Amino acid sequence: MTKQRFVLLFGSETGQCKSIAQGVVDVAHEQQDLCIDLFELDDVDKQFKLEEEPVIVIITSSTGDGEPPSNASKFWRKIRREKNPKYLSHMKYTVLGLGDTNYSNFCNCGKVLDRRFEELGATRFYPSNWADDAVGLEKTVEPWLEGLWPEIKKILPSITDDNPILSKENIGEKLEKSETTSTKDSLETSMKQLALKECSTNTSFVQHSTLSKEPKTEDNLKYSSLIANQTLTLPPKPAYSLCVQLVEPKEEEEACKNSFSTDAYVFCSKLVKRECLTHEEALKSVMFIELELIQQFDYQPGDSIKIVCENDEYEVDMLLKRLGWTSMANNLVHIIISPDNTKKSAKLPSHIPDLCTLKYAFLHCIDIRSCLRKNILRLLVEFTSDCDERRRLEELCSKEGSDDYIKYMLDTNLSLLDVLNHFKTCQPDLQTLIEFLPPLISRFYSICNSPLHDIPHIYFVYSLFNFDIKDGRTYDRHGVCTSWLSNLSIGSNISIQNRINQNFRLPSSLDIPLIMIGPGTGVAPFIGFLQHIDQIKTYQHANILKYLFVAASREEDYEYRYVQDHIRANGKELSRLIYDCHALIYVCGDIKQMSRDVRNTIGQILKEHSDIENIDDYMKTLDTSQRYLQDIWS
Ligand SMILES: Cc1cc2nc3c(=O)[nH]c(=O)nc-3n(C[C@H](O)[C@H](O)[C@H](O)COP(=O)(O)O)c2cc1C
Repeated sequence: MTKQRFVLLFGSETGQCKSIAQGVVDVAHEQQDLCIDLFELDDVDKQFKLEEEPVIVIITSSTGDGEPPSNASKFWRKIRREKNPKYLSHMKYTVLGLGDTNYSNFCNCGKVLDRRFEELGATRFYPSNWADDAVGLEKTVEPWLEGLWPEIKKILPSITDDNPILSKENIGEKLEKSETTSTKDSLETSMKQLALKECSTNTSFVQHSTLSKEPKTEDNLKYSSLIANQTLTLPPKPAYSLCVQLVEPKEEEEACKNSFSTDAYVFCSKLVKRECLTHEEALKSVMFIELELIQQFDYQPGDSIKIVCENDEYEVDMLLKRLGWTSMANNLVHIIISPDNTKKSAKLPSHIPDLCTLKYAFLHCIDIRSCLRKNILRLLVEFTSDCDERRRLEELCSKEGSDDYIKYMLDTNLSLLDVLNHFKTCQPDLQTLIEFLPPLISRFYSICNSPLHDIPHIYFVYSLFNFDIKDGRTYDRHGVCTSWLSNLSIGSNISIQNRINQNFRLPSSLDIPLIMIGPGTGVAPFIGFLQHIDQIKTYQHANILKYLFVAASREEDYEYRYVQDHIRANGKELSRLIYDCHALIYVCGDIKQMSRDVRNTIGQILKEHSDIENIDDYMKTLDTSQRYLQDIWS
């Protein structure tokens, strides 16, 4: 028997594209009878060669200001440098871009790759598409994937022994057989261990019409009446590639457990000052942090730092307790690639050290806060004994339950522990959590000082958000990194990394007017800008900051509640600065609403006060000439 295969490439900064790509592999194997080789884009010329691949599907996000994610930059450079207009003429391709319309370069990486493939002679066999995080990725991702299967099957060549290029990867049948076996085996073992109650296991298209589905408003996560009687379309169960065990540490291991290999790009700093900048009654506390640099660390105004943070210890303890693993917290996590694994892309997780305890893995390495992806929910079904709970978990990960998933899980910021608290009979095993929960990633903060002003220190600010017990959340919490920073003792070491923000820099000439828009903590990089200019202009002194307009969104009677109000009120002068004096516009702050509103308002004032004919084109020119510069975050 022959099996059709293709290569799926992903570029991902924070894991969304990776998770979608892994989901695609699972669907391909289990529902579509196709074989996929999954690689990171930067595996080019190591794991795959573009010259040899007839069909490629790309899933990639954008980061920075429309730049490729870090595991796609080599691929990006390679493809941009290529001169031969027929280089990819043997290839059929399509691209799924992930992005966020709050950024002005929406899905730029996906769009540039899409265009470049076409320029190099490749044929798009299925329309590329762009998913928007601002409105929910799934709105685009799910229909796009559904449409992909029939189209790709039409064009895929079969792997046969007489097709040398294709048969070199002839792993189709083997892969299908052993992946299904390994998944089945590991799940069967876990199911036995857990002695689950008997429930229906027909999970692909399940109808549980006998379940009572009275809507209970107090727990919307668990009960739904709208899709209670529908047949569900479930994602396939992801295949496992790892074996994870807990072992008692030997004596010699005691000394070196939890040791991380030092990452060349991680620098050491010390927390020397923390101060609350807001008054006691403020709705949201804003904190100021000062770090002393222990190692040399080059930065410029406009850069951010990444803080390597930890999960909240109390939350980790509660989670281990809920899972019944408290007594094993100090045992070592032993991870190997499963002997049954046949996934070509299988790797040991780089975010978990070779020798660490269970507690360390949950405290430092694994993201236990972000919303559970549908592939994990799909696996949780297998570890849940109560029939109603199983059905609801199936609903939440099904195509039909997409709205509920967004409303009750994504929008409410439910964590793993929240879900386990709701679904009381769900008892996942360690292998599932280690293999499928995403890595805990460092958090970005804009640096708010200039190295010219204070070389051995870095300052930054953050808001402390409170996620209290409501909307399905089962315990009080703050953001992961902000609460960790807020509880850390003064004098503690903090690992940091630089996030160079090449697109958010002061111009070389300080004679150009600068318009800086930074609501809330968005003001941070501008303090660094002003300090920098101040140092440079020490001898000129005055006129560094010509105007300062302050908006106060929580003061009801105040005329200027939002930065847009000031932009509108000063529309004429701002238009003159932008249009006649070629001012640079810097916008920094929270992504929600602000960046789009500011951009629209600037468009409106230019329309009103200048003779620009096509404002959209003019705004695009501001982007391409790097005069509209953004540093925004979610
Ligand atoms: C620091 C940062 C910069 C981003 N820049 C852009 C951008 O320029 N254009 C865009 O469309 N999306 C941008 N995004 C949004 C991401 O592309 C989007 O959230 C995507 O779903 C992330 O996928 P990933 O987890 O696979 O990297 C940015 C996100 C972050 C955190």
